[in-house]
Amino acid sequence: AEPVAPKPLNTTCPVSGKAADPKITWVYEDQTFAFADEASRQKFEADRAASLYQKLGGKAALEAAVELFYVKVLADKRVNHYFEDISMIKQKRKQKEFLAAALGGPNPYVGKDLRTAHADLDGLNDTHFDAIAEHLQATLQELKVDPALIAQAMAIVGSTRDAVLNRPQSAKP
Ligand code: HEM
Repeated sequence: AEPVAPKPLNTTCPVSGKAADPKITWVYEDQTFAFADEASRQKFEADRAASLYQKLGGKAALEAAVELFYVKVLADKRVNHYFEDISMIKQKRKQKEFLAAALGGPNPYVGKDLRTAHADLDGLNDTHFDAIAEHLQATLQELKVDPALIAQAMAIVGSTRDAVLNRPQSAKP
């Protein structure tokens, strides 16, 4: 097989924001991360271990979940018309990136903010949001994810409602 060129290392430490030292590294999910100092490296490692993302099974588990999730979404007449002209290859990639970051994955989300992304979807309301959330929950249940972890994931997804529906951020108790 052809040798694969290694990805260039990140030059900014993901923990401290300072310049990363290419000799202080840690590998997570086949990706090498560089840090400014040893304390940052350890913080990053501890954050990964504590993350809901890792508890759910990391990249492979999340990717499988998003694939199954969109099978359900595209079969649902309440919401599938919104995806008629959308490239589902790209949409799945973006949703994987967003959810990974939201659940504590190693890479920051660099896509559009959710308010902008959904601003042009005509008539989008709570019934659509509830349908999408329902499919995500059913997906995680089908994949036999621990109910306590599902509850945590759904709380994070629920916190995006006002942005997705383009409403002012409501005060939450
Ligand atoms: C449950 C919360 C939701 C999350 C976390 C979410 C997440 C996302 C993300 C990350 C993108 C890509 C943004 C980008 O282009 O960079 C996106 C786009 C999109 N979302 Fe959602 N979404 C949610 C709810 C919904 C709902 C309720 C609908 C409609 C039923 C919807 C329909 C769409 C469509 C059609 C796009 C593509 C827009 C375009 O490319 O022009 N989403 N969403």
